[in-house]
Amino acid sequence: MSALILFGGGGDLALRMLLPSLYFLDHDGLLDPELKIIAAARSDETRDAYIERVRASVEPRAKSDDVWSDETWTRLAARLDYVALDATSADELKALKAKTGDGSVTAFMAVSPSLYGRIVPAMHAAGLAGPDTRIVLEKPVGRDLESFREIDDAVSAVFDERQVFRIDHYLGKETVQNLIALRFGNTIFEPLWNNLTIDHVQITVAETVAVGDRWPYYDEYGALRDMLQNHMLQLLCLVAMEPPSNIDADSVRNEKVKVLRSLRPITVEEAGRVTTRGQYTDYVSERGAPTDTETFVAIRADIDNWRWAGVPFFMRTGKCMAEKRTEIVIQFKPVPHSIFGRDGSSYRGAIQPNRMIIELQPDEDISLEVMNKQPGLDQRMQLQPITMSLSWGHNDRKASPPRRRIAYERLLLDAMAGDSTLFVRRDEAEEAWKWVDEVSDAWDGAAMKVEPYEGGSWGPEAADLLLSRTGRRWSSHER
Ligand SMILES: NC(=O)C1=CN([C@@H]2O[C@H](COP(=O)(O)OP(=O)(O)OC[C@H]3O[C@@H](n4cnc5c(N)ncnc54)[C@H](OP(=O)(O)O)[C@@H]3O)[C@@H](O)[C@H]2O)C=CC1
Ligand SMILES: O=C1O[C@H](COP(=O)(O)O)[C@@H](O)[C@H](O)[C@H]1O
Repeated sequence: MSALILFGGGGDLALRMLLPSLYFLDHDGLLDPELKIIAAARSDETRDAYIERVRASVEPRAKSDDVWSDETWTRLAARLDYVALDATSADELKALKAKTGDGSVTAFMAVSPSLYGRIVPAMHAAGLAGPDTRIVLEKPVGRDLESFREIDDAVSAVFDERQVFRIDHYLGKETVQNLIALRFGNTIFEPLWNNLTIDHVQITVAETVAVGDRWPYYDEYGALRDMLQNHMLQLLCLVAMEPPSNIDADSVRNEKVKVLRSLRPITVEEAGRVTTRGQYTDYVSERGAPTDTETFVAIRADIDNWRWAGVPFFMRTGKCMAEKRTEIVIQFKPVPHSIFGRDGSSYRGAIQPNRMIIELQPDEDISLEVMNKQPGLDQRMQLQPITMSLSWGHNDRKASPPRRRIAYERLLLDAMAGDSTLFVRRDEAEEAWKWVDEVSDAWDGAAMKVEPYEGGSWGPEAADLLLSRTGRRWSSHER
């Protein structure tokens, strides 16, 4: 028998993401038939009452994906147990230990990270931290390098690095993994994947939602620490890393760390030119008092190595923006010489430089924009840009695309199997925090205040300037 412990099993993350993911995995026959799932939280709740709450969350989700089945639900429910305890108490954890059996144990921390440093020693004292135990940590682990190290030290005093699985749910997204397949499963892109052919890269994570009642957490973190330190730097690493020798965890993570170490520090002198902080105008009334927390951030990052010298990576993320859109745009350079006239514009349809768009949300797709000839007998050749989709599901156009999985499905499966390729290693997290701390210090040093932007826009004007002063513009402004 193996066991999955969900500390905080009655909370929002567990009910909204983890348990539906486990349902889908069970539905597809991907869970160990012997797996027991034990939710642990302080609320005094019976197993039956807990199972009812899980059902209320899982059923509508599964029905909306058209994969609800009584058989799967009965199987999942039989795996579920609930233990009311304070996870920081070793004595109380002993009761949990008795339920886990002798097989491997995966403990998912769906609780506040401020508790990690107290739960882990309690697990150790309760005999719940053997060599077959894995621990999954949710973000945010810390608020800066120092606080990250403080929490992580408490974890690594008990668990080896191979037992620690630091989640970045973006790494569980299908298209993010598809990016790895695209880059390293083909020969055709690699010769182009450098500063000879690529002009710049844009990474956008735009959300339409406001901060709302999450503000007590958000106000302490802001967009820089909530999104850029983790998800966006991970995306940047996957675009920029050198080919690893193998898909194993250390080979991939070694390459990502090298990218993070090559990020040029942002200085006080440069901060105003290469970064923008924004705040949507309703944030102050939502929060109830003025604050300098950024709900939008845009940064030009430069990677100081041979492959990327001179290729800026523009990243931006924000709440209350015009669209929900997560994408990576690889903007190629223009042709060196146009045979269609000096700039191609003497013919209808000027030549547009090629572009690869890796779209993560709202749709998942990887597409390539190329120029081709408009069909017809015009005496002068007419050019037009066309978009070729390189995505899954397109070989067989009649087949419906596979169900869009929750990112946690992949990550739960990998953590339970002990595969940490799609998890963040300690040195990666440290390097990311180091760079982000420098950005934050540069903001303080330059006294950079947030610039207001209207909800439903693409952020403050300064974010456009970040690109326009280099002769470029955000791809969203071209649609
Ligand atoms: N919600 C989300 O979408 C996301 C959440 N996260 C992260 O996941 C973690 C959990 O977030 P979320 O689910 O939203 O938080 P919630 O507050 O909804 O849930 C926290 C859970 O922890 C339990 N808990 C609190 N203290 C203890 C304790 N001492 N012993 C045992 N259980 C305890 C609570 O239950 P009780 O009070 O009964 O003990 C509750 O079940 C956080 O780290 C958060 O940052 C990350 C990404 C997204
Ligand atoms: O980690 C977080 O991510 C969400 C966005 O996730 P997505 O999968 O919907 O793109 C973000 O809203 C939240 O602020 C942040 O903590």
